[in-house]
Amino acid sequence: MDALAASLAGITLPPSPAFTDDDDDPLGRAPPRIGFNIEPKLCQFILSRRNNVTASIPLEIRSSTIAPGSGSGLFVGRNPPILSSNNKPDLRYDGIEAGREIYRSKPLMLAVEDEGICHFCWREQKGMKACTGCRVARFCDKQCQKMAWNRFHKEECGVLKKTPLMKRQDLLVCRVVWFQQRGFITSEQGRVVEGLENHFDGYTREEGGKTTEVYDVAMGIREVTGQGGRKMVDVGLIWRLVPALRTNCVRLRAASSKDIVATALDLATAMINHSCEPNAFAFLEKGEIRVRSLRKIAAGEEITICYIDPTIDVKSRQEILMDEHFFECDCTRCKAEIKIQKRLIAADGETSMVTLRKAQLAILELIKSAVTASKYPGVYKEFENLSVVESQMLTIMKNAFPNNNWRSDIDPVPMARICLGVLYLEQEKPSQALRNVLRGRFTGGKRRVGPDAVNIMVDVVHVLMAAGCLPLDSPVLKDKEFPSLLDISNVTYGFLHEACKDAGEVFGGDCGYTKEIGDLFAKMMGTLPEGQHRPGEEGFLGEFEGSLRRALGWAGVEVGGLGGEKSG
Ligand SMILES: C[S@@+](CC[C@H](N)C(=O)[O-])C[C@H]1O[C@@H](n2cnc3c(N)ncnc32)[C@H](O)[C@@H]1O
Repeated sequence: MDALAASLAGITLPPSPAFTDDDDDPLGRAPPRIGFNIEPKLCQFILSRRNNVTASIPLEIRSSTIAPGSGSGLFVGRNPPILSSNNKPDLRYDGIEAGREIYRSKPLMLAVEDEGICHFCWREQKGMKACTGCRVARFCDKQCQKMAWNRFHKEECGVLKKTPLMKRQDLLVCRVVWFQQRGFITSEQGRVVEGLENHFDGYTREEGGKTTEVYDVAMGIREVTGQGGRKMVDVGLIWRLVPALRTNCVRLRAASSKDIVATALDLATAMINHSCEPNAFAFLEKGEIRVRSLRKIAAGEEITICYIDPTIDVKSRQEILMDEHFFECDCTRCKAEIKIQKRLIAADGETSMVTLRKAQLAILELIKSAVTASKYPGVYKEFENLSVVESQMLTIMKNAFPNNNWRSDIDPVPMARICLGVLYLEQEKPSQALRNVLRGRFTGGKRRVGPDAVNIMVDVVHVLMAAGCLPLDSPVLKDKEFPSLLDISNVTYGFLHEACKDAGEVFGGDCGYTKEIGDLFAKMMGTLPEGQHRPGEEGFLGEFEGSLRRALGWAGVEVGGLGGEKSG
């Protein structure tokens, strides 16, 4: 009987991470994690087709190189793949280039968090109706609904009805129990789940009240999974599963969305360690997790993804990683960003790290309020006037740096500007929208990469398209400083072309979002006026650069320098 099944049968296992000998530590702490790498057969299973993983290159689970005590990690394989043409090793193999699929995987289980995704097949679908019981789950059709009912929704429906906002990682703990009770989890899958890093010590620390929270959640799950005549599950097991799934479930976005659309327990992706400057990323596409390279990853190099929103500031990232993953991030990006902030503060002479941090949090809060206000018109009126919000942001920056030294590439200002731009567009104010997205995208001169770069570029394109459609008698166009319609058009075509190329590289040509951007580009090309150069044509680049320089000058972005916004 495997470990998971054993504990489900009522045997309480010690609350320590798997694959370690529970030494007698005088303070009762768990020994440092070793990880899955000492179980080669289990590692083979995790990366195999039997676990629904299709990899494009050899992969290995080895001892992580990220930090002491970080357990195991996922690596690009050292040995070349065997060529199917001649059954010999591919001697040109050197790892994986940027913009390639590393693997795709059908997760063991997934909880949907977006109304446009089917709760059974996990595909995007338009016009789905909510389940009349819980009013949360949506299904493509009767067949998906029936299959989900038989597999897990019969029980889950009641849980979602009572607690629709339950943490999705905790909901998946219930599913692990139901799946196990019905024999849907194989012994190999059970062993992997049982061996996942669970930070049990961290979660059950006396201070901070986490003991109560995780224990209470575990007791609640025990209660709901034990209903309907089923045997009560050992609370020790659930008490470990709750932190294990909180630590290992991957929060997924779809290619086109900035919001989380699902939380998945995927055994292969759970092996990947974190970096704030990752070499790979994961997203949900057509019911599967796709993991793609963001840059070249050499043979033998560890694969990393960013566990959290990579666009947030360094201090916020470190706080979340410590609170939710119990490690201090020491990646090159964190080090570099902290150094810049310290230098800035030292140069100012008046501002401290504490003041800067307070200001950063205040800006984040302000923008969050403006986004919420846009979703509930009339409810948070004080945040609906975006010019007031914008000037409040400038006041916060000025108060933190009375000498006007806040460099506008310091987080979270660039993202705040993009958000403001999108909100201005919703309020049909294209001029303000354009100024903000250009400032957000171009201050600081940092070249963003990955899904966020594509999403931001698509936001900028939408704002430009709206500005390009302004009626000729619009007061905005009477402003002599406002970019000409030809400049707006050149910049729109140039950026859309860039977004098309980047989407293909970042998400892959077979991703629905890449196709959508490509279709928009093709449609726009059809409307290009006679005589205007097309992206890729000789002459276009010069015109595009001139137009962009003028547009950025109007938006107040210092062109060519690192300085950022010219004023306020
Ligand atoms: C999803 S698991 C990754 C696999 C894990 N290393 C293992 O051995 O099973 C996440 C956990 O790995 C560790 N980890 C991930 N990235 C790390 C990093 N950059 N530095 C230190 N520990 C890290 C943390 O313990 C984190 O909670």
